Amino acid sequence: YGSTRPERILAEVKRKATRGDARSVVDTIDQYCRHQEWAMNVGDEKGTILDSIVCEVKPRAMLELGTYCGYSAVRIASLLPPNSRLITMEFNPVFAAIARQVIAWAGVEDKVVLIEGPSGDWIPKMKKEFGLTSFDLVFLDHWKDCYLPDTKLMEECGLLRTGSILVADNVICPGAPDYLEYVRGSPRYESKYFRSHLEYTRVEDGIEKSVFLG
Ligand SMILES: CCc1ncnc2c1ncn2[C@@H]1O[C@H](/C=C/CNC(=O)c2cc(-c3ccc(F)cc3)cc(O)c2O)[C@@H](O)[C@H]1O
Ligand SMILES: [Mg+2]
Repeated sequence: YGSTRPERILAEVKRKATRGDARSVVDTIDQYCRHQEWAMNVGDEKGTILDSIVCEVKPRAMLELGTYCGYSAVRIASLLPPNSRLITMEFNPVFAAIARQVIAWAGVEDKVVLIEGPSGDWIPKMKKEFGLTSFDLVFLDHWKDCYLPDTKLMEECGLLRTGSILVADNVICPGAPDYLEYVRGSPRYESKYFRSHLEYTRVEDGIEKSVFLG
């Protein structure tokens, strides 16, 4: 039976990355996806932009939508201050199982809570389930047509406070046009585009950082 791409990425991490070293897990995945087989991680170039925003915001409570193999969860968790949590949502059980192992190999499992299931089901339950008031930072990297509905749902569920920041991957490629139009057109957001490239390629892509103004 053939393995899946996420399984091959996990195997490479176990073969090449140093256990407990988040940086080596990130670098191993980047090397593999740049030189062996492409995968939809945020990648090294856009990852550096994400890192700078995480370091600037120093979120106590952070949400990621779309874990996939756990690459960005490891990247983010390795930068979180003590007593901070990344909650990451993944609805594909196969990807979730792989991501748990990648996160554990990197030694950041204490900072990451991986929730299995569709974001639309979980977002309304977050406050009660996790005793949360709001998220300081949200990274959107799941299906691109879910960015806008999930953003509206987070607003409605009171998960965003004045100053909460949304960071969206792939606003150019594959693109999230309805989301971009919303955050750029709404008086309730202050939006900024960080031009970059699609992971491991020279194709243009970018990250949109949007501050919720309440
Ligand atoms: C139901 C809501 C919901 N709830 C919970 N988990 C959810 C979910 N919806 C999706 N997931 C999981 O998130 C991940 C999907 C991510 C989707 N990402 C891209 O499609 C993408 C594509 C390219 C690209 C591909 C091909 C090209 F040619 C160019 C660019 C580049 C990128 O960086 C990309 O992020 C998977 O793990 C899903 O199981
Ligand atoms: Mg992406």
